[in-house]
Parts: sequence; C-alpha cells; structure tokens
Amino acid sequence: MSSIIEVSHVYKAFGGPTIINDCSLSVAEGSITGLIGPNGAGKSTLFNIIAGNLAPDSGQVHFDGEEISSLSADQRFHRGLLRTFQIAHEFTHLTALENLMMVPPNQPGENLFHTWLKPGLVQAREQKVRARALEVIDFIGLDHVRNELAGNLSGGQKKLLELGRTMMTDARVVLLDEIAAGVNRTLLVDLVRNIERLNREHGYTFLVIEHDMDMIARLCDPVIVLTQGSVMVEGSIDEIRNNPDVIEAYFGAGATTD
Ligand SMILES: Nc1ncnc2c1ncn2[C@@H]1O[C@H](COP(=O)(O)OP(=O)(O)OP(=O)(O)O)[C@@H](O)[C@H]1O
Repeated sequence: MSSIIEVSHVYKAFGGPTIINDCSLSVAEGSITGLIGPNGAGKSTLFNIIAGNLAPDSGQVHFDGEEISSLSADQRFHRGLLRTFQIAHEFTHLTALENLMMVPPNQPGENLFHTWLKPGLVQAREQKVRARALEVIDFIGLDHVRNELAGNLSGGQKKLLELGRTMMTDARVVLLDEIAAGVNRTLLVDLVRNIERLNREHGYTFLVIEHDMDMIARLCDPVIVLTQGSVMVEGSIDEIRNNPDVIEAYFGAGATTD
C-alpha cells in the first residue's frame, strides 16, 4: 500500500520544551491507522499540524505525494484531508439534516450575484445537496432524527453526525480525535461500523487518536505509539500490547500487563 500521509522530521515547540520532536510517520492509503500514546505525548498537536491548524517549526507534511506545509486548513479540506470537529455552537440550532447541508463548500447560494443572476443554478445545487444529505443521514442511521435540532441529539448521535459531515465532501483522509469519548456502548458500535463501512465501501483512510483501547483494537491496523513527540513503535495491536517499552511508557518501569 502506498502512503497517503507522510510526516517527515517535524518539530514543534510552544516557546518551552519541544512537544513534537523529530517526528516521522506515514499513513498507508486505505488503512485505519491508530495513534496512541500517554497524555501529553503530542497526539493532538500532531493532528493540528497535519490538518493545517498549526504550523510546524520545521519538517514537512506530504498528502498524496504533495508537500502541503504551505496550504491552509481550508485548502487541505478541499483536497479531501479533513478532521472532525464538535458541531459548532451556531449549528446546534439547525436540524441534523441542515447540519449536513451546511457542509459543502462554495455553495452558489452563498454568493448574492448567483442568487440574482442564476436562481436556477442555486436551486439545482440545493436539490443535489439535499439529496446527498438524505443519503448520508440514512447511511449513518440518523434518519429518524433528521428534523431534530442538532443541539438536542445525544453525544453519540452528534458524533455520528460529525462523521456524516465528512461524507458531504469528497473526503480521502479523515482525522478522528477521540471520537469515542462520552459515547454510550450501543452508539459506539454504530460509530465503529460506520467507520469500517466508510473505509471499505468509500475508500476512506482514517487516522484515529483514541484512548479507548477496545476501539483501537477493533478498528486499527497498524497502531502508532507516540511518546514525547516522536514515534516509539508501530505495529499491530498485539505487537503493541506486548511491547515492554510501550507498557513502560504508559504505566512506568516495572509494570506488567497482568
Ligand atoms: N497551544 C499550546 N500552547 C502551549 N502548550 C501546548 C499547546 N498545545 C499543546 N501544548 C502542550 O503540548 C503538550 C502535548 O499536548 P497534546 O494535546 O498534543 O498531547 P496529547 O498527546 O494529545 O495529550 P492527551 O492524550 O492528554 O490529549 C502538552 O504538554 C500541552 O500542554
């Protein structure tokens, strides 16, 4: 498998100690790759650097062979590299379906000249977006709450909606940051199933930060362990689980898995 994301020798400090320290890793196209590590290891910082929300002090990030360090988060989004975010506050007053319909970038309706000069174009585009949103809401199993305000959805339903929002664009790589947090077990099963289906049926590549090890074990291969801002080891979940260095990094010297 070829790699779709390549992080090469990235460094980042926030005026104090180096948080990301000569970090290099690659994510294979079509994989669901896990990114784990103790608290403060730098996982979210690395996500921000890959997504374009934070500039590295040095080093490079390639997406599908292209060096993307100079691209904004928005430009990366339009190329299909995106991360899920909590539903923004203002969107909690929109229905689940409307939340999906808000996602497509550059909607002609946003441009007043289009509304005046090409109303037919705007209408056709809106119909297409609505049809897609209806497909997506069915796919993620939220059809029964499509007219519910997003703010009234449960934590797990909001996560499913976040995942659905990635389907309104032509996503290729989705960065998931602790998507299982606060989700009940039943909806977690739906979430995992949808991630697997998006991977299998739509060719999405996922990079997943997760503290829930059951979820990592179920979903991810390979798993990358980050400690103190650089990659300690990469392998299958079983290789990681039995690696004494990983156990020590998580639990301290002398710890065992028993
Ligand atoms: N904007 C910032 N300014 C200063 N320090 C920061 C900033 N962002 C992150 N840090 C520091 O960088 C370190 C790594 O944080 P980061 O959130 O990337 O780790 P993490 O591995 O995602 O941790 P966790 O698993 O606890 O979420 C922490 O010590 C944090 O305090």
